[in-house]
Amino acid sequence: MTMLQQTARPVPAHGKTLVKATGLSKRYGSTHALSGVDVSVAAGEILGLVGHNGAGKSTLMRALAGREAADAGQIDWHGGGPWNQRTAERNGVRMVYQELALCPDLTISENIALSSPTATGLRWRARAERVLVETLDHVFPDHGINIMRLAGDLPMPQRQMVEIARALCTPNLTLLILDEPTESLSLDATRQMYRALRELAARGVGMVLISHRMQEVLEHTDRIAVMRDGRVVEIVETGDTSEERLLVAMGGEVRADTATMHRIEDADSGGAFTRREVAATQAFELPFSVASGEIVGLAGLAGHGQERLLHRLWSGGRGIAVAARRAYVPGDRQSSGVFPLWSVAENVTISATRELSTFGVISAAERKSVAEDWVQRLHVKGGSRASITALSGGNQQKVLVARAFASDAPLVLLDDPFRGVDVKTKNELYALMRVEASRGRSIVWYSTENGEMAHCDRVYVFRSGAIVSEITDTEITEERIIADSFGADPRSSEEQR
Ligand SMILES: Nc1ncnc2c1ncn2[C@@H]1O[C@H](COP(=O)(O)OP(=O)(O)OP(=O)(O)O)[C@@H](O)[C@H]1O
Repeated sequence: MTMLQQTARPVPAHGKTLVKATGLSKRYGSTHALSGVDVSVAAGEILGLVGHNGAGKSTLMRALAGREAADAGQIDWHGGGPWNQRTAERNGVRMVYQELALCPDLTISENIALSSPTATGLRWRARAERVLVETLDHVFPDHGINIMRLAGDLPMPQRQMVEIARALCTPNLTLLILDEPTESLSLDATRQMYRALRELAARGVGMVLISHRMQEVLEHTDRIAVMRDGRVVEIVETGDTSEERLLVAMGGEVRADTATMHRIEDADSGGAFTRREVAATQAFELPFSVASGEIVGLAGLAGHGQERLLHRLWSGGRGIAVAARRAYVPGDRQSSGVFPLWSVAENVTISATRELSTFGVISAAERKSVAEDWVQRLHVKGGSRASITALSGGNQQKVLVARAFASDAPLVLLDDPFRGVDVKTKNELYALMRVEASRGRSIVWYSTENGEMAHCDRVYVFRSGAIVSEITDTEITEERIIADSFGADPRSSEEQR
């Protein structure tokens, strides 16, 4: 019996309120992260929590998990008593973080030992490892994870699976809070995770699912709470709502169906540019290249060589011809990307130094004006003077995107860059990329969301470290990408390994 099967104890009875927040308010300086929030979660229910970047979702979850004290309001647990991190943990409340919380310099096994303080001694540690592996096998049967590997060496989807399995191992799990858990998971792993959540719900565990993926929220939750500017503006039964209705409640006019959104034709394009090859390599059986003005996608199952190609394009070297200047947006902003001690403005303009500097001196006014412009264009909530770490996760990611496009690099490399970015901003970013390409910029874009590839001019599909197909224009569909991703095993070459 895996830990997942033993954990869930129906306390209290299915459908009875597990936790209830009333009038929660929280301010950070002048930002009202939460304003009078009322919300509850019942045993055995999955509550969806949606809202644009900076709406207050993570703050609310941290309060529910006892990790953040609210300035006003209260949290009532069904068993009563004070509410803080210690009592929350003792009552089986557990969070799966949006930012992968594993220590990259330790093995998975060591991470597990660290997060199971009771697993002291070799026997207990071995038991904790066994339970984790059993849970991984149960939830993600084809996970392929070796727990003796360094966490930092695992691809993002595998790290996310470990993070989910680790939470599911919590012995007395009663409330599970998941902050965008599927952003880097494959379709299969996503389905497997939801199957496991349903098993937990059937055993009485209450869950809160934060996600920007409206279809998933509509498919897998029982009720949905919509947040906007620190308030819960609507709580509905999932069966009584729709994607359009949710997006309207979240605020702003948003296209409901991003997957089928066609490429945006840029009416006021930047004009003529000389078309030339910006990067190319013959390292694959099918040659790879990108020209000025092109958006080229890298698709296929995660971990099949797309990120390796991006890194090679970024670092240059043997076998790669690439433009001298390039900008890079990492998907893993925690370990590479954000300069945590710097402001938003400094983080945006660091790569724009070349354009902003006169004889090596950067004008503060110019820096501010460039940063302000990007903060407005991408709706970075928090402003340009804020410390970047004071921003919500999605807003930090927008800053990294802004940094790349604020530079004058002719080649922009995007490594699954829109993880955690809300639907509204994503649509604006697709348009921004099209405008940038129309001005001659080249973009190489790896995305784990196949639907996003419809915004590319050409797409290379990867499998087992090789490029197995190149598709263009109307051929770029999710069905075609999936078919090519699962096609016959390509011949491998030493170069690609
Ligand atoms: N530690 C902090 N210091 C200052 N401001 C903060 C801090 N944490 C959050 N905020 C601010 O509170 C607001 C709500 O942030 P929160 O992280 O809860 O949003 P979110 O809805 O989870 O966003 P996302 O979808 O991007 O994760 C944001 O404006 C954010 O900048």
